[in-house]
Amino acid sequence: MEGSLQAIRMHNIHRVMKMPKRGEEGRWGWIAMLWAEVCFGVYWIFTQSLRWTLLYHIPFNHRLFQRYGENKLPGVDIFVCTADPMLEPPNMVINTVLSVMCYNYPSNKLSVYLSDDGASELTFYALLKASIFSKHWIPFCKRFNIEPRSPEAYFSQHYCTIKNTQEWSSIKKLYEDMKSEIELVVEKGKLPDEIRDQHKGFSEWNSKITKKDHQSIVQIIIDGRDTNAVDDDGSQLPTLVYMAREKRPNFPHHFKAGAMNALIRVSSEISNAPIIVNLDCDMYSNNADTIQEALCFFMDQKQGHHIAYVQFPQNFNNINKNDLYANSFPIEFPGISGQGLATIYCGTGCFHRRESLSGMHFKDYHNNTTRCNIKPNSTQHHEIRTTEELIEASKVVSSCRYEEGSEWGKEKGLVYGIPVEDVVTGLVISCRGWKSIYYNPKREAFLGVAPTTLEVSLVQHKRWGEGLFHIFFSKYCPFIYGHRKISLGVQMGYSVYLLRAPMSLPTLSYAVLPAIYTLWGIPLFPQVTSPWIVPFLYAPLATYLYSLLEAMSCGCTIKSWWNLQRMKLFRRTSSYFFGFMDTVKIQLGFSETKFDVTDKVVSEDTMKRYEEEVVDFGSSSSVMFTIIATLALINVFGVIGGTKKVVEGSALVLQVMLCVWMVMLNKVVYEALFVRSEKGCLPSNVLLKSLVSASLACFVLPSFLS
Ligand SMILES: O=c1ccn([C@@H]2O[C@H](COP(=O)(O)OP(=O)(O)O[C@H]3O[C@H](CO)[C@@H](O)[C@H](O)[C@H]3O)[C@@H](O)[C@H]2O)c(=O)[nH]1
Ligand SMILES: [Mn+2]
Repeated sequence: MEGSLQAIRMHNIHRVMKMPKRGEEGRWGWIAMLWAEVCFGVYWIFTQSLRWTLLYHIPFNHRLFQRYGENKLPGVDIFVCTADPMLEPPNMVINTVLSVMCYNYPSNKLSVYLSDDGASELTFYALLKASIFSKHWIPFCKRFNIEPRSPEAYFSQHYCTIKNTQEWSSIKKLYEDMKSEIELVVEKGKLPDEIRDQHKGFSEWNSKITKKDHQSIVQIIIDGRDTNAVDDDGSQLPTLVYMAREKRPNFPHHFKAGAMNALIRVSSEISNAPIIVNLDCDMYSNNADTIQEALCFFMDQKQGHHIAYVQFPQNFNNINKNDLYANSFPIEFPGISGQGLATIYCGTGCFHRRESLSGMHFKDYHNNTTRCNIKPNSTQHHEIRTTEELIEASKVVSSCRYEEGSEWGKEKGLVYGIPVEDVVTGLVISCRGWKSIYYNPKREAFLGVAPTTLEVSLVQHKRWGEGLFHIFFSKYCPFIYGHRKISLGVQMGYSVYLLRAPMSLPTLSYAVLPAIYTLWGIPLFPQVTSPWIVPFLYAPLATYLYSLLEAMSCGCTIKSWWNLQRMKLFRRTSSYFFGFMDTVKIQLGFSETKFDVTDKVVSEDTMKRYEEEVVDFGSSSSVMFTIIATLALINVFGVIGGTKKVVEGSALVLQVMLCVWMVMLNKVVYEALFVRSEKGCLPSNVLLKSLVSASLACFVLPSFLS
């Protein structure tokens, strides 16, 4: 660390000392490089906060039942969010729902809520089907203690693992029949009338309902209190609720944050469990004991009462061997948790204490309750109401008007107005005096779907980059809002994420200027013979070597480290750059916050490329790709022009080396532009646009400036 600090300092001293004077060639380039290096230096110092203390936890979940017995365990409400039946197929959604209905936890204490922002009768239909299938599936899972308990995942991973092959085949057939019935209906896009007559719930849908304009729909599909709601073995089923909160064109709905807040209120009417679990619709449970593990933190006698949430990592079940799009991020979360038990809330795979999620400050909670205080059930008012009454009450609290003039989205529930509602909400909860835990168990607790094309991945990172920077700009900036509430280490740790978008600017200067100045013949770095070369070599080498070792210590392959370096470049120069521009536009009032839902459907063609680890540009002419391709071409020009100049004896060696590094990272771009021709390549209009822009930047611009 000392060495790196020293290198950063030497960098900057050299830049200032050797800066071309006013009127001399290359002064602006030097100023831009100095500015970029100062940014990198400060950012690097921030990233160190994530590496000071790494914190790991081990719960002893078998002791939980011993100590508390079943009766004293708290109720758990599980929220699953979905938004669009086309991007998030109902079959995937119900697999997640089914997996969480099967936890090794008393069913009468478990309630599962599906929020459907797509307000789709197809999703509702699928959920009805799932409720019927669950009567066979839950006892099957528990009897044979199988994992994972998402039927799709289970059947695709296993060939009959149990002794009773007949039982196995019959449950598999039941699942497959259900799946194909659902797929058939989804394909048609419309429900046949005979199905519609089967359940009164369908009467909520008429021809006027659209995704963005409809009344609140709440259906209690299984009421856990109903003594007839039992599975094949006669055991009680968990409660299962479908909710599509009211949406009207002139009311903002606040995307996922709005859905979550409606879920908090609806569930408080129906089951009001003290613990809430929050899942994206693609994140199925991969471990039936996860609830017990998470409860160990909340029910710990010393610290438990202080814990607001327990975050599990976001793992994926479709990462290819070398993690082509760098979707897994194993290193940094334990780091931020080490800085005073504050961890980042990622919006999925997270267990919350109801009070903290609803807005209570820790000190108010602490003053009102005794230690380790999770009551088995909170209020019992739901027990005396009929199912119909619960539904009516739920519709009221999930209506648009309910939030008007209220504190929801500000002081209560998830925070509105920022597309990464999760991170900002976690930050606010920490600032209210709560602690939080990051827990990464050996067997992954949840598995979701990671993007399988470059475009989807870049769009997702654009939303994150924009949302995170938006937090920095808002009143929730950790250094201001968190002043004296969270430690400096946590503030810095958050900033590493929040500042990704503006860090795109120094990265862009480093990706463009050296190549252009090479063509121009102006050195931006010291000569190879000068002693000043040492810090300029040390800083990148140390950084890359360190990150390589870090990745390898987490079990990554060298190739996946290389993929990560490439993705970092792509994200910073495209996603984060656009995220930055959009934040600025939003701040100036030219644009509104939006949430592009990540597509979770993969075509066969795409899947093949993904498995072969071929970068998929999806023949898309997105502007992001034009930027990526332009940078790639500028650096090729830099290498060609620069090598000639170096041979002629000019002092551009380091600069040309930088261009070579860029060219190596961009290999896949050249292939997609010039070699490949299938659907995953880059189309000719991207080639044309990027050729024109790169030539302008390299050959026309310099002659203008000189
Ligand atoms: O209006 C909306 C938009 C999205 N969602 C749901 O939000 C979840 C996350 O959306 P997705 O498109 O999968 O985004 P990701 O980028 O994969 O999500 C990550 O980042 C989001 C914030 O940007 C968090 O909300 C997520 O929990 C986190 O997994 C999904 O279940 C959606 O169905 C809604 O319920 N309503
Ligand atoms: Mn997702």
